[in-house]
Amino acid sequence: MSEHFKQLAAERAAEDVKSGMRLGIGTGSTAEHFVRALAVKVSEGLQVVGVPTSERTHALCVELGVPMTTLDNEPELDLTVDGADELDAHLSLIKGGGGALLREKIVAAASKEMVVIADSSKAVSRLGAFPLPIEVVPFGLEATRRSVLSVLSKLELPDVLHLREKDGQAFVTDGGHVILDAHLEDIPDARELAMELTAIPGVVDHGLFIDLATRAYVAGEDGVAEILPETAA
Ligand SMILES: O=C[C@H](O)[C@H](O)[C@H](O)COP(=O)(O)O
Repeated sequence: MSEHFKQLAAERAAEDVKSGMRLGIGTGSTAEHFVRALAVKVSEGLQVVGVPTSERTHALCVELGVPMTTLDNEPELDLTVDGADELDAHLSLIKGGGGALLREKIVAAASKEMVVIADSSKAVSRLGAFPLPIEVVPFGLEATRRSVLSVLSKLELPDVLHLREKDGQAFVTDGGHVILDAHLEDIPDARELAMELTAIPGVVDHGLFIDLATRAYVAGEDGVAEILPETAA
């Protein structure tokens, strides 16, 4: 059923796309529904260009005939549409479950608006149940891993950190990096954690997206809800 809800959220976001827009196009199963909905509109005459956030999305856009460009050609985008692994009431996100966080964050940061699309299972009161992806340079991995553990300890967070694997090997991102997944269970202060992780040499980026999403479409049994960020308490 969640696939149906993902599709509903994605199709709602596709209604916001107008001819002439320069888009950021997300990655993952929900974003795939958006690409498919967008491709239908393109076939009906919608004039857009999009920057894909992964090789996987690039291949899908080629397959479906969605016109693409690059951030070098279009460094200012109008709208990014992307999924999330978790989203809270402030529209802070955990992303990167599919390994695309770095390009996704760069593209989202280049966009005037970021619309998150998700099924209702992604909406949480507090981030952290989903393991936080931390993208790391392979060089000096063990030293960087220790630095991350030191930060987790300083912030009194669980020190459960796993190198993401695929087919028995370290998973490698489109950018040639590896991912440490931090099983934190609950993140009391996402902003503080984001700042601390970003400062660690060897950490390229992480899956905390803060102050980037401008609205969300979350679909569930009651239909599609439009969510705007709650002003911070
Ligand atoms: O790295 C992958 C992206 O951050 C995805 O947007 C995120 O993992 C959500 O994916 P899905 O829509 O498949 O749940």
